[in-house]
Amino acid sequence: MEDVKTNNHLIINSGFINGKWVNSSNGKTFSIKNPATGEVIAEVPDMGKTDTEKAIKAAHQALKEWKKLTGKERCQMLKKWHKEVIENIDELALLLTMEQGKSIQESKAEVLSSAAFIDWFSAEAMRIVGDVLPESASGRLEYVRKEPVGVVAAITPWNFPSSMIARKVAPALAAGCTVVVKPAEDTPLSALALVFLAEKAGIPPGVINIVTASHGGEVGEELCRNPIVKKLSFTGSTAVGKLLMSQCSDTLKKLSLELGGNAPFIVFDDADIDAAVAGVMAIKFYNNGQTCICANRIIIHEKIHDLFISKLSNAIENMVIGDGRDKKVTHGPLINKSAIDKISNIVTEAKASGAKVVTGGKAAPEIGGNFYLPTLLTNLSSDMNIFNCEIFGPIAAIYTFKDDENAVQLANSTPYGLSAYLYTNDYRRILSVTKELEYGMVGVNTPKFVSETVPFGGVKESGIGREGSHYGIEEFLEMHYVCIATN
Ligand SMILES: NC(=O)C1=CN([C@@H]2O[C@H](COP(=O)(O)OP(=O)(O)OC[C@H]3O[C@@H](n4cnc5c(N)ncnc54)[C@H](OP(=O)(O)O)[C@@H]3O)[C@@H](O)[C@H]2O)C=CC1
Ligand SMILES: O=C(O)CCCC(=O)O
Repeated sequence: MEDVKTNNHLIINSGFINGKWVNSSNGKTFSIKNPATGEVIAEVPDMGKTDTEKAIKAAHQALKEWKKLTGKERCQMLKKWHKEVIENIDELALLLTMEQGKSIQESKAEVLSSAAFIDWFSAEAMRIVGDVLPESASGRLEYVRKEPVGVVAAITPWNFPSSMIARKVAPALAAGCTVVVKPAEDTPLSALALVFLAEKAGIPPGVINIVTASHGGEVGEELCRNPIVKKLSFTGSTAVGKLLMSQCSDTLKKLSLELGGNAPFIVFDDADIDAAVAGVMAIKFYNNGQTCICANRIIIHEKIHDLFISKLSNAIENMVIGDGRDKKVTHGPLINKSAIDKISNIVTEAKASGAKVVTGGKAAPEIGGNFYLPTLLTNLSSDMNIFNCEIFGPIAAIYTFKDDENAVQLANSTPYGLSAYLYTNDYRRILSVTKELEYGMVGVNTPKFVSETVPFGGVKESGIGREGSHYGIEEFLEMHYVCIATN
């Protein structure tokens, strides 16, 4: 294969607690495998409650000094971390592709996004401001100071193993908080590598800690129930998000939850069809469909359905599937065997309910055990199960609509509310439809809008809170009101 390096000095086989690279207290480990080949890349510690308690204690200890630094001092350390990430971009991207499977181009873009979040929040560290309030009675000085929440727990998923760490840890550190991270079982290596670079950049011991584990349950429960932890920032499935929220209720932690999505992608009959097809290709197959903002329901005006399908199926047939380390490959494997089983079941069930497979529709074991062909399904309707499930794989599911009201009604018929997309050249329609869509983020004539400057997050069962933008740091701050009698 072309362009493949196999050695990577950023592969780390330890957890990180209080500035030390450590094994689990029970001595157990688990294997991290390349989903494209099944090869074992590393063995990392399988940590549990005891290790999590140690990490929380270390973060608590480190909090005292970290929060005393000025915003400018924290900014300077984050800037050094950013520099380390940029200097190691090729190796970080390769590591990401090896543990997660995405194409090397997507991995590089993700690491750049991690760097951008660190850079953005380094500057936000210097802009934490409070307010002097109008006096509630004469002879008073009243103000609001913003203080760090305290020790933060971050539980992250496998689909963006690098940027998920940066978008949680960077704002937490900028705000003056310390962190315990629990990365996903399948992909802890990018997290460990980023923290290795943070340590190199001079972030003090205990400020960032990483607990690796083969199943989130035990570590997660300790993070949620331990009273020292004041905030949980979680990205993952809605089911696990709800469980964690209930586990956090005894200690009433502050919560940020980035959960599942069921994004509609609406194409009106006045849209530029080629642009809309390119949009579907970009956002449906982003990370091979394993992204919470992927177009999950592609809703096409009935007049343009046939033309749209013919263009989309041509585009899908040009995708190059394989080991993401090969530069020719556009899309890699799914994350693991259970993802293949889930996707296969969705397709089988949809076919049994009347769906038509235009292209794909099966696994590709000839490429590797975790590969599934990019698939286009038509003849779908809102009463089928596929309409309500977060597909999280390379299946483009097509529905049709008759008029604007019908499009909005279909789009909003879901408990989720993360991202939505619409393609139209009618500006009145843009204004009326975007107002009606019950979503935290809407892309109009563009499929890609996520960056460090954007308030990323959802409404309804897609979660609570926002990551990124100038709003993002507020999630890690508390308001402290002070009233001083001045006479
Ligand atoms: N919004 C998003 O970006 C994501 C959505 N999803 C959705 O969820 C589906 C399932 O994916 P999956 O990886 O299982 O997602 P999960 O929600 O199960 O996993 C996300 C994170 O939560 C941890 N976790 C899992 N169970 C618990 C628990 N009981 N207590 C504490 N932490 C826990 C996981 O750890 P561990 O890996 O160690 O179990 C991982 O770090 C996907 O098919 C997709 O629909 C998934 C990932 C991201
Ligand atoms: O939370 C996700 O699954 C989306 C992250 C998208 C991005 O960073 O581009």
